[in-house]
Amino acid sequence: MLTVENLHKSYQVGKTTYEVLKGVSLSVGKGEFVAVMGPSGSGKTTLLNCISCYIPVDSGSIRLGETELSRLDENELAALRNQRLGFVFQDFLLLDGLSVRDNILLPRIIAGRSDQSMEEAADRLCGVFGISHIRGKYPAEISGGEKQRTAIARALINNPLLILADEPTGNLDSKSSRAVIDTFRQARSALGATIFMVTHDSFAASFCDRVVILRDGVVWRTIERGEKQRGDFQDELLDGIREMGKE
Ligand SMILES: Nc1ncnc2c1ncn2[C@@H]1O[C@H](COP(=O)(O)OP(=O)(O)OP(=O)(O)O)[C@@H](O)[C@H]1O
Repeated sequence: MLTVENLHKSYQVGKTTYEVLKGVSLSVGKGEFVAVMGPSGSGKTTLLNCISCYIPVDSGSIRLGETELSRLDENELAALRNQRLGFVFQDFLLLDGLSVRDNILLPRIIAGRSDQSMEEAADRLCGVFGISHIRGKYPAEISGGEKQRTAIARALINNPLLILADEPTGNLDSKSSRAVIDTFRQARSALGATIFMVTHDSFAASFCDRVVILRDGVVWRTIERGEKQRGDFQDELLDGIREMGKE
């Protein structure tokens, strides 16, 4: 599904070049829920932005299915972003002037795919995420949890290959964080969604199949959940992060 190989990315600030990603390799299989953790400045958002095609890479390969992203031109990248990727942001970014249903439909409208089946697809997602009764309401009239579910439904409306989430629980209390993670898990079990999430939150990460820990622009360690209980997996993640701090 997603394969990143030996990815390098640097930023030029004045005359100085800062190398941020120094050969990152990882993969995410179809239907997997994978988190990226790591200290501030380790390159997590940069990695996500490279995969999202928001910033060019210096070298290395990013493949989505059979498509090598570096070979795409601007139009093809825009189409890929609109149609094959779904995005969930920290503050969810719902448009206040649109109803819940129209917010969910927005990527399809942008992609010019406003066919007859679109309302049905939106209604089906509302059903999956328990927001059918608020379809006609506006963001100011719904709860925080309903906003989150609307944003995740919007990320899924184009039936994307991959959902990219940047700190989706970053601003939330633990109850709301849990609701976001439950919605992702539901998206995976009911719709087969593949999710790649950057997070600082070991609780959120402990629901994933695998956690990739970045340090100084490389993958320091990958920890698999396997058959572990969620709490044990979270302890292992916290131990790993502590151990990394000591090295
Ligand atoms: N546009 C940019 N120009 C120059 N340097 C940048 C730019 N964006 C990020 N950086 C630098 O690259 C490094 C990695 O940033 P990045 O945002 O990827 O880290 P992060 O792991 O997501 O951090 P955090 O957890 O704090 O969000 C940091 O040192 C940051 O200052």
